[in-house]
Amino acid sequence: MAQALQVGVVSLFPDMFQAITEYGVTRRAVEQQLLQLHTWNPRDFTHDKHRTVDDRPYGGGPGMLMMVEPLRAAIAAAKEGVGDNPRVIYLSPQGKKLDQQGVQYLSQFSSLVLVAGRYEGIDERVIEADIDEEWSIGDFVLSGGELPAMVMIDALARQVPGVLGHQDSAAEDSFVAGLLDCPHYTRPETLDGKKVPSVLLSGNHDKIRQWRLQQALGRTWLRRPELLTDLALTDEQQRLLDEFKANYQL
Ligand SMILES: NC(=O)c1ccc(NCc2ccccc2)nc1
Repeated sequence: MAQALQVGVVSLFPDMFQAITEYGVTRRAVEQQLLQLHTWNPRDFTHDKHRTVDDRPYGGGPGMLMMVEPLRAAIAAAKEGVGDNPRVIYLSPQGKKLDQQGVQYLSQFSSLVLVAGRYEGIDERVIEADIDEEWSIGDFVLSGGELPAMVMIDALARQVPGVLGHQDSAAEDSFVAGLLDCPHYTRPETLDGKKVPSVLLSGNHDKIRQWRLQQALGRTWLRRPELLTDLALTDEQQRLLDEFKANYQL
């Protein structure tokens, strides 16, 4: 049986996660039990009449923080529920920037607890005591950690063997790690007077492979040259890139 990914999420808005459990590849992963997702809502761990989940910041200032007691109780319940000593991750703009390498690193954990903050975040002492790793999906502030958590879950689910059927996994394989993707084309053969590149109609699979690789290399050079500095290109890749550069009219 393939190693399933067990995820516990701590969130005030658990229904948001239907965005991944009810649609597409991640829905199928849940149905196949390759991805198991359970939510824990701090509001269910309150004891006051108003079920308070936010609290005022010491030192004053605008905004609120997540109230400590219900949050910690929910984190503890999630850790116990997911079992197998899960890695506890907090999504915040202060975290390590997530990229595909970070996704690969996080794929080593078969069980995770993701803490989705709301308001201005959580008490620093909770981060120190209960959180193993802090991650960010990018340099921007959102209304909560739920969307970042779903982004991370989606990316991690795709790393679980069996989640990507042959169709999709072929797509992943064609994608050379660390490069941008090549252009894609489908019917009609001519669109607004623009024809599909003839090599793609040639049926010559090695020419097509080379064209796609060259396009990926060229695009990466043009749009994200800094990605190339981390890559050790093969002789073929270097040759294709050099040819692309030579043909490129700046
Ligand atoms: N860039 C991200 O990954 C991200 C994560 C969470 C978030 N908002 C919730 C929050 C706000 C402030 C402090 C901690 C959490 N916005 C963006």
